[in-house]
Amino acid sequence: MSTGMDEARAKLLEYRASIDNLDAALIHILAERFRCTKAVGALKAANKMPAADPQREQQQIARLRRLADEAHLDPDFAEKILTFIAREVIRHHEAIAEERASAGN
Ligand SMILES: C=C(O[C@@H]1C=C(C(=O)O)C=C[C@H]1O)C(=O)O
Repeated sequence: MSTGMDEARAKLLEYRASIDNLDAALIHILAERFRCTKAVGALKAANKMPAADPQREQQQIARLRRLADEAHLDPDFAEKILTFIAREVIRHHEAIAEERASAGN
């Protein structure tokens, strides 16, 4: 009688183990991306380049929407994620530029 429920619980635990592994991978991927974008921020600040590059973002959005579609992921969701991350990156870039400016560089 409870076998069905036991099997469902076992399956749920199995899925959750995969979800936990995937969440860990996402965190590591994001950490690497931010490590890279912080280096971009330092390069831009040192060369007085603007923090944001809307044209580049439009190209990334078009590419990611295409990839999302092929992967059966909602393209609107992919665009929202990229835009959310890029806003945070630009905030970092502005902070790096301000730090540099206030240090007199
Ligand atoms: C990282 C950059 O800076 C900003 C952040 C971007 C991103 O997070 O991918 C893309 C374009 C810029 O608005 C860049 O110019 O490449």
